[in-house]
Amino acid sequence: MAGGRGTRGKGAVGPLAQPSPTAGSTATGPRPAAPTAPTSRLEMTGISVAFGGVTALSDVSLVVEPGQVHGLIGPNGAGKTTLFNVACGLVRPSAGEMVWRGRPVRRLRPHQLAGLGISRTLQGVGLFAGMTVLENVMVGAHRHARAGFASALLALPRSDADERALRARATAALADLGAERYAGRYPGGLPYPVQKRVALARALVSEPDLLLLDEPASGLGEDEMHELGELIRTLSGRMSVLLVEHHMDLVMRVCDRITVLDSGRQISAGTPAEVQADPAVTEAYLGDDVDVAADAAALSATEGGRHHG
Ligand SMILES: Nc1ncnc2c1ncn2[C@@H]1O[C@H](COP(=O)(O)OP(=O)(O)OP(=O)(O)O)[C@@H](O)[C@H]1O
Repeated sequence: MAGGRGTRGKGAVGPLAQPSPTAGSTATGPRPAAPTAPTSRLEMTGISVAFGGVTALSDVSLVVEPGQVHGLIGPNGAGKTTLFNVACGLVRPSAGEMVWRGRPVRRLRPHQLAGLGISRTLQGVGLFAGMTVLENVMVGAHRHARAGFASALLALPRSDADERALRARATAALADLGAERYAGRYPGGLPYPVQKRVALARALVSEPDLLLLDEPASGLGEDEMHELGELIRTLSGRMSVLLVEHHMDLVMRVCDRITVLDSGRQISAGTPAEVQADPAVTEAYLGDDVDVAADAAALSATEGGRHHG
């Protein structure tokens, strides 16, 4: 997945390019480059969500610190995706508040994310089947891109200059993820791990200040997962990352801090080492199904928390 990462010289335009005076501009207008903006903090406080009679989240709080990777873990049904969806504006909480870059965010809608400097990947890949890989990534660069094929088409640039600039940025984003050679292909015919890279390129091409990742490692092999971990560490410092993930070794390796949910409640929070040492966490996992019990075993077996390499 690393692809051409770190191999391009000065003037590179991809999301992993070194910060430069032009790094924050988009084909549709400049956005101030703020790779380590101190205000890129997401605060979620007292979040509660109920679906009919089911309480999915109850008074959950977490803070994604600027430039850090924050992991969100927990057994099946713990409420991870629900909290992630609150951060994306896909689910409206019944109580609680969110503050992004020091400002309260009320009634967040998914189409506002890009304008706020937030990108996400969802479970699965969600690529547009009728667009090429390159076009899919280009859509991600549009600050006002909406979810939906027609809206996505409308989001593509009108002028040739915009088109060229956007194409260059999208191509660079694909190159960063080692997926440049698939630019002209349609997503449907590509292996699932490649589709996931494309979805990630689409999220990164807008150079977000906050990246929301929902199970990015699902469907990946060991090598791909290792590369994903390295990529996430590379991204941190340039943006804040909220990571929902079942693969415990990946979470322990890449996260600065972790919040653990169980049955809609926060049961633990801290550094990977602190969370691993918390009996409440192991207990919660052992009460779950076989796969997650295996995660609990991995949790106990992983030593020393995060390894930077
Ligand atoms: N749209 C919905 N309608 C009704 N109940 C829901 C809905 N979405 C989630 N829930 C319920 O809310 C709870 C939390 O679900 P959520 O998907 O957030 O958990 P999770 O930690 O992401 O689980 P998993 O790891 O299995 O994906 C579960 O009891 C789930 O059944």
